[in-house]
Formats: sequence, structure tokens, C-alpha cells
Amino acid sequence: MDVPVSGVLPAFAQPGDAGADLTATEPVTLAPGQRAVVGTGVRLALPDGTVGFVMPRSGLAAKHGITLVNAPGTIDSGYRGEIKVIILNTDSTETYAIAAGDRIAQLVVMQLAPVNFIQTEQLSASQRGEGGFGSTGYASDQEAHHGTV
Ligand SMILES: O=c1ccn([C@H]2C[C@H](O)[C@@H](COP(=O)(O)OP(=O)(O)OP(=O)(O)O)O2)c(=O)[nH]1
Ligand SMILES: [Mg+2]
Repeated sequence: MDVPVSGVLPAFAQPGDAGADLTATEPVTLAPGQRAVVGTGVRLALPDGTVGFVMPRSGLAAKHGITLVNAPGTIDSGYRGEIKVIILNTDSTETYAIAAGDRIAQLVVMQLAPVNFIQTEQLSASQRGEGGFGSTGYASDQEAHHGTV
């Protein structure tokens, strides 16, 4: 799909990538445990029926403990403001310095199913039923299928 962009163009690093990289417009230094809202300079007009998700970059996460507080951040199709990244340094000892132009997150655009929420008295039956939160067990050899929480 074509997505009109004003300002900075998100860029795919490789053909086939799901996420297009988002870069910081300004330098930011994050002390251990500190978060910051960082501009990307990207403004989009996502087509109706699509959503953008701002996702962490796994390299920054694995090497430096950098993640996003609200991962994934949701970009509504009607949003025309600057995409911002709510970045967090989870490392307990190391400060992390972001320079202007550094790739700090990635944008994944997806198509949505149209949804109408309809109030009802009774939901259809399913095999899972109300089971969740580990109801099927935690590992292949552990107590699986022991019912609901
Ligand atoms: O990581 C993010 C998350 C959101 N947004 C922008 C785009 C999105 O469309 C808007 C609102 O986001 P969300 O609905 O998650 O925030 P909210 O707290 O519910 O705000 P609102 O009342 O404006 O919906 O903020 C960003 O730029 N970056
Ligand atoms: Mg909202």
C-alpha cells in the first residue's frame, strides 16, 4: 500500500523487512531506568483500515536493554501528528546515549479487520472456554491442561 509521508521517510533496512526504521530527531541521554519521549520527524496518513505499530529494535534491546515503555505503540490511521517514541533504558548500570539520526525503533503497518462490538447475553462455546493465564501449563513436561486459573 502507498502511505503518504510528510517529513522524515521511514526506511526499510532490507527488502522483506516488516519494520521500517524510525530515527531520533534529537540527541537524548538515558540514565539507567530513565525514559524519554523522542521525536522521529515522521508524519503519516495511514490508509483507513490500517494501523501502525511502533516496535522496539531487537539489537538495541539485546545489547543495551533499550525498549519502549508502551511497546507496541499504536499509531491510529487518523493521526497526523509526529510519531514519537517512548523509549526506556532498562539497563541497571549503563547510561545510553542516542544521537540525532540514530535508529531507535521501527514502524510496522498492518491491515485491520473491521470491528463492531455487539452486546450479547451469551458467548458461543469454545474449547478454550475461560482458560487462560497458563491454563495449558508452562513447559512441555509440566502439569499441562489442569484447568482454569
Ligand atoms: O508510541 C506512540 C504511541 C502513540 N503515538 C501517537 C499516535 C497515536 O494515534 C496517538 C494516540 O496514541 P494512544 O491511543 O496509544 O494514546 P492515548 O493515551 O489513548 O491518547 P489519545 O487519547 O490521544 O488516544 O499518539 C505516538 O506517536 N507514539
Ligand atoms: Mg487512544
